[in-house]
Amino acid sequence: MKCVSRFLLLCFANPIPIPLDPTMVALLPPIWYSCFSNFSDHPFELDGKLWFTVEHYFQAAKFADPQQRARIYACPSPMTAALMGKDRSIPIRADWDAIKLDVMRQALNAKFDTHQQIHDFLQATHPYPLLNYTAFDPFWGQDKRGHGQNQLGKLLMERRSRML
Ligand SMILES: Nc1c(N[C@@H]2O[C@H](COP(=O)(O)O)[C@@H](O)[C@H]2O)[nH]c(=O)[nH]c1=O
Repeated sequence: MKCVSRFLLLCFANPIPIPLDPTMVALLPPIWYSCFSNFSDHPFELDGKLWFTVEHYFQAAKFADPQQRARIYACPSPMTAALMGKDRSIPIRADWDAIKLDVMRQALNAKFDTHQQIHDFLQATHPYPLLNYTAFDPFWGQDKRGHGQNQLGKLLMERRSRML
C-alpha cells in the first residue's frame, strides 16, 4: 500500500478515506477497504459451523435461544442478520454487554485466520489508523466529527498489531 501521508485514515464501513490534510491522497480505490466491514463476504468456521459473515456470527451470539440463533445463522445476507439481531421480541443474553467485545474479537480472528489475502491486506495497512466510519454506530464506529468509540476499528488494529 502506498499513501502520501502516514495520517490517512482507512475507513471501511462507509469506505471513504478521510484526508486530514488536502495533500493526502490514497492510491488505492476506497472500496478495497470494505473487506474490513463485518458485512464482507468472508466465511469462516467457528463453534463447529461455517458462518457466512462476521455479522451473522456476532448477531447470533446475542441469543441463548437455539431457534433464534439458527434463524440468524441461515439469514441470506448480513443486513438481514443485523436486523434480526436487533429484534428484541426474543430476549438477548443478560451478559451481552460484558461479552460482546470478546465475541467480536473471536469472529474477527476466525475471519482473518481463514482468508490469507485479507490477512495480508490488514497487515499492509500498518501504520494507518483504521476507522469504522459511520454516523449511526457510536460504539463500533465513529462519525466525521470524531464522536464514537470506533471499537471495531480498535479490534482490527489490535489484530493487526499481533501480525507484526
Ligand atoms: N449497519 C452496518 C454495520 N454495522 C455492524 O453492526 C454490528 C453492531 O450491531 P449492534 O451491536 O447490534 O448494533 C457491528 O458488526 C457493526 O459493524 N456494518 C457495516 O459494515 N455496514 C452496515 O450497514
